[in-house]
Amino acid sequence: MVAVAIPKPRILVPEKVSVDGLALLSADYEVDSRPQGVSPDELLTLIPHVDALIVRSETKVTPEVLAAGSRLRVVARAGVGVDNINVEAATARGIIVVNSPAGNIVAAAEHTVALLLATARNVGRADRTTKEGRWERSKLVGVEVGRKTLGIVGLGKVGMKVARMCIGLGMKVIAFDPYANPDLARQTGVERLVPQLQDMLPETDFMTIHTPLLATTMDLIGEAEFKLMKPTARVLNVARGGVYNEAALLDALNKSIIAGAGLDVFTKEPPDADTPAWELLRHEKVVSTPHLGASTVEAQENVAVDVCTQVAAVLRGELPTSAVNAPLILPEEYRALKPYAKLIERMGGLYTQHFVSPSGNASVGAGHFELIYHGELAGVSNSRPLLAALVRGLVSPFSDTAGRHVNIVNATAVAREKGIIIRETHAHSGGGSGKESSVYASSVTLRSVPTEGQQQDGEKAESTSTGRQVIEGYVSANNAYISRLGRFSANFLPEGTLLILHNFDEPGKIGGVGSVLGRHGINIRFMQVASLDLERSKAGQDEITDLEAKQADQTATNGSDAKTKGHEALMILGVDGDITKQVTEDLRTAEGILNNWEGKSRLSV
Ligand SMILES: NC(=O)c1ccc[n+]([C@@H]2O[C@H](COP(=O)([O-])OP(=O)(O)OC[C@H]3O[C@@H](n4cnc5c(N)ncnc54)[C@H](O)[C@@H]3O)[C@@H](O)[C@H]2O)c1
Ligand SMILES: O=C(O)[C@H](O)COP(=O)(O)O
Repeated sequence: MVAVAIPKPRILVPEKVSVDGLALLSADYEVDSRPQGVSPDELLTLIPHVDALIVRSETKVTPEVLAAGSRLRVVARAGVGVDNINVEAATARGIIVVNSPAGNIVAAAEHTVALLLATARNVGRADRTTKEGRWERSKLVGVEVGRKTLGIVGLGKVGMKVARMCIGLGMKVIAFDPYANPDLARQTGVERLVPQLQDMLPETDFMTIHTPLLATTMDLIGEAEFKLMKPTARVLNVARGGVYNEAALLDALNKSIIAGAGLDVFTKEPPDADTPAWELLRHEKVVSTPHLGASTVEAQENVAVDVCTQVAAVLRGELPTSAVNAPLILPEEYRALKPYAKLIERMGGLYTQHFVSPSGNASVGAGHFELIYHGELAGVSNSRPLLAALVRGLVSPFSDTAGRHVNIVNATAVAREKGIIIRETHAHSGGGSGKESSVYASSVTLRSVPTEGQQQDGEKAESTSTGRQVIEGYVSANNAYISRLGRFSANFLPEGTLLILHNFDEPGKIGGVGSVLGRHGINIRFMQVASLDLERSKAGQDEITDLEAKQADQTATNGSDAKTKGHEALMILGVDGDITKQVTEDLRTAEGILNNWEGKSRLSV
């Protein structure tokens, strides 16, 4: 016997990320950690071979990098800001982007306070001059922060923490954040939320920014804003370079429009020579640090553990806890839906392979569908994982890569691109029409819905692959079962390779098929006969009844001596082995197999 080693998924870490997090991945994944960093060109050569990428703020994850990442399933930001990742391009490719929204809040807030006190008391210059052998006490007289006014722009997680710390230092805190919660601000001790940024500028002795860098926050503070500030004011930035216009800040310091600045972040890091940022780094009135806001042992452990746990979840096919580009779904909600997502994905795969001609046309998967949730499942409030599973199932059979990458992030975009329209129905009462599914607490019906043109032309709807078709299924003990396939009642696990043969339900057929498969060395794992469900049709239990009954009648009249031979049935076989063209040919000519099963018999689900 030959043992085949299955390669572990690969994870690239082109920055220094705490080993406490990476240790969570090393047993199950091949982790390529490069704490010294990689160049943009190196990144482009490494990315096609990895399944996950973990970065901090230095690696630029551009559309080009994402396009080269043909295996890439997740980009993790070991920190909060994702402005170095092109999230839109990742979303379009179904690549999940995760971050750690809370792991470094304390570190960033403490660093802000460190810069606040350092600017107030000239700590940077004092340290530098003493190291140079000078003792310049009179030149380094500072100001106190107690009883002074701190203006905070952006009262989010870091901003709120800074507010608490600075209130503790005896400061009066006012803030500007159009989206802040006024009650929470009041409870924290923030004296006032100002309606406009300009309102607080003349009042502040210190101003600190804690917004993300967005189109709306770029250059938020420029020449006009600095002119409204006190000449004694000092400004801080531990958020993102670019929120203060760097040229305007340099000018305001040079002309003593304001008194000083504490800066951790810059528009380009490290700044290019002879740019305003480069001059700010060297300025007498500036205390600067090289983007150290999150650089504490504790914060790095937090963010690394946070994102490595999420990377492992995504690579296992689960949802992460804080995806930047996926709709929020609670872990318990997701756990409950997982078996149904598997069922619906298989129903989609079965639909495409059984009902749609695999002749290779580009619109495979396209169509209008109704997905009906019965019983308890009808109460589902966040059905995105179920919709994503259906799209994945519908497109996967004839697409090696596109289908594999359909997930909760890009399902809507893929559906739009492929022409798939899904209507959901929450049918609170009862199960599906299949005998088995009605017994279970929850079941699902997938039904193709004729488009307008097809509805006007009933004949056409019957004869094309996009006519009304139905598949029903249910979950029992975490296993997905199909309880109805078109006009036939069934009860089978849609797993592995299936052969579905359309035959007459009469003695001898099983033996004939068994001997064909035996001759070709194909092992039969299970076999069952799915019988025609004419009862349901006669009872008129759903809208497809007439069409199905008509189809059944037609087969009975047209299909050679069908009336004398008995009812049609589906023979469903789970098989192991290579279903070659010769196998299908031999099965086609086996006696009693109806000739309209061609191309619908080999399924991989
Ligand atoms: N220097 C570092 O190492 C470091 C560390 C951690 C966080 N950060 C940065 O700090 C910033 C804040 O992080 P956070 O976790 O507090 O984010 P957050 O999302 O919790 O808070 C941001 C706040 O900004 C507000 N805001 C958005 N646009 C605004 C505008 N135009 N005017 C006023 N307020 C506006 C939002 O309403 C929100 O309350 C981010 O840019 C993050 O990347 C830097
Ligand atoms: O957004 C963040 O989390 C901070 O800017 C930290 O960035 P870093 O991981 O590069 O230190």
